[in-house]
Amino acid sequence: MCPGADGSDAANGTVNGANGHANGNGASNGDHNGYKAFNTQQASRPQSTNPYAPVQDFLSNVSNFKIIESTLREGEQFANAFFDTETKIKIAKALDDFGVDYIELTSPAASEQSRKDCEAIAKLGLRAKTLTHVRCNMSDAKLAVETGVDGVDVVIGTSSHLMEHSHGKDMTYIKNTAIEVIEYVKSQGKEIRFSSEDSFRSNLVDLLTIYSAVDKIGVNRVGVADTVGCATPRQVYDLVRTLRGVVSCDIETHFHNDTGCAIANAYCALEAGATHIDTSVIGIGERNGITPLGGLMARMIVADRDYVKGKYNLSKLKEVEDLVAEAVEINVPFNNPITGFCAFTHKAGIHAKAILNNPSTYEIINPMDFGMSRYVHFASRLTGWNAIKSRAEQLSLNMTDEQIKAVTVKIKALADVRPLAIDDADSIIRTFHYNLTADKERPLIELSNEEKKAWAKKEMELNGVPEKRQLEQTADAQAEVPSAKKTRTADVS
Ligand SMILES: CC(=O)SCCNC(=O)CCNC(=O)[C@H](O)C(C)(C)COP(=O)(O)OP(=O)(O)OC[C@H]1O[C@@H](n2cnc3c(N)ncnc32)[C@H](O)[C@@H]1OP(=O)(O)O
Ligand SMILES: O=C(O)CCC(=O)C(=O)O
Ligand SMILES: [Zn+2]
Repeated sequence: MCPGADGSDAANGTVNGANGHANGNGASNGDHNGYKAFNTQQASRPQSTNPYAPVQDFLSNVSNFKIIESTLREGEQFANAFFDTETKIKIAKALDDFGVDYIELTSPAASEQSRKDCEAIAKLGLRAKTLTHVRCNMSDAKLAVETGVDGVDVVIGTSSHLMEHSHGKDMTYIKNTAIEVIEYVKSQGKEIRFSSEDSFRSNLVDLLTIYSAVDKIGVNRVGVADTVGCATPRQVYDLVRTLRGVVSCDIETHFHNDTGCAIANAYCALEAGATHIDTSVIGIGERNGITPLGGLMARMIVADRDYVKGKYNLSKLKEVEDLVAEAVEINVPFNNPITGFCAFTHKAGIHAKAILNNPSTYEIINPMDFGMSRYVHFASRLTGWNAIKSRAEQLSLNMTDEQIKAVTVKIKALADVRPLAIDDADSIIRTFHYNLTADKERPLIELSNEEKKAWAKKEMELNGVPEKRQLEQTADAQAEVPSAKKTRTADVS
């Protein structure tokens, strides 16, 4: 069995087997096994001054932001997405459990089922407010209000690209229609947001004029949208900061990830005074999507851990990501912040040694905050004796430092030939330890049959066998040992 899979090794210390997996019960307290390994050092994780704390600026909302979760709107625009009603309800409830502030739903104008789904989710009585997202015209606005949602997000393109090639309306039409729609939605007792699609390719004077006009008539929020993902953090900062000086209402922001800036842009928007960030789970949306919920949490917890931990149920992140990933038939990417399978895996010996001494050396996020575990990899040629020593301790094998260094050499030698599974490295450690004991006749009672076989094979490989046979064996072993990817998948149990 993979170390850690039965919890024994995890209880023993470093999780040397399972990769950054959620602990299964969502626990996020200091007793989590995967973290106990380091409990002596845990106390020394710097708690006092946070060099990554937000720049002190009276405009900044880095420590006071709200999430408009758009998996059920923007996310439905993801190429692979089809959400039936039951799935939408499951996702809405999971997002509510996580603690998002708003849940945005596809327009009721999109289809009859979309309209019914808005009604169904509006009736769930969630703690989060429900919104639906419609075009800037009266018929969409009326449909939206009739669904019973708490608020309506109205959008219309203001860039020359969209004014010319999408809806064909000019700024005068946009302003007049926006005012009519906003006044109607407000009169129905609903929250209303007005957003300019493609804000970063729009004329600044046009933008400030329309935002100022809707602010004057009491819109709840204005929205800034980087619809094509062209904006840089600096451009975001400049636009939002300028807008902050023009309107008194809240400012929502929406960032596409075409150029990889969606999380950074969201952070800069908050620094500049934005109040709300649009997210979707794993970032799904039109093209390659928008600011991901988990990625935003990663960014924000580094800035203000108390705010993020106090407000959001972070141990539910993996659950909601798995739910959405399954619904849209994708894998959570390996490099996903927080929940990617190797997000808390430490492999190189230099890293492993320092992590074992104090996790804050190479971790800016505490996996425990999200109910996750860290993993110190020791079955590779990049390992070092400190990682092997930790592993030997987990296996309850006493060896001197010199002996540990010697067995490390053996592990590295085999890892030079082919990828090692955890069981391979364990067998080398156990065999080495066994060979140190005085009574060589003692049966290998502590080894399972599988381990004995692996041990015999390793012995042959390490102690030299005729060249041809060795080559054959290596080929056999490679065929048997699962790929690194397979090993990891199997380990996450
Ligand atoms: C950047 C974004 O993600 S915005 C949100 C995108 N979401 C959606 O598109 C929701 C799903 N959409 C749909 O189901 C359909 O597009 C509908 C029901 C909204 C409209 O369908 P259709 O009437 O068949 O029009 P179609 O989709 O071909 O074209 C869009 C129409 O909306 C108009 N339009 C586009 N954007 C806007 C806007 N923001 N405000 C008002 N009208 C708009 C266009 O002028 C066009 O109208 P036209 O047919 O009179 O020229
Ligand atoms: O309504 C908004 O603010 C954003 C709409 C949208 O999805 C976009 O512009 O990419
Ligand atoms: Zn979008």
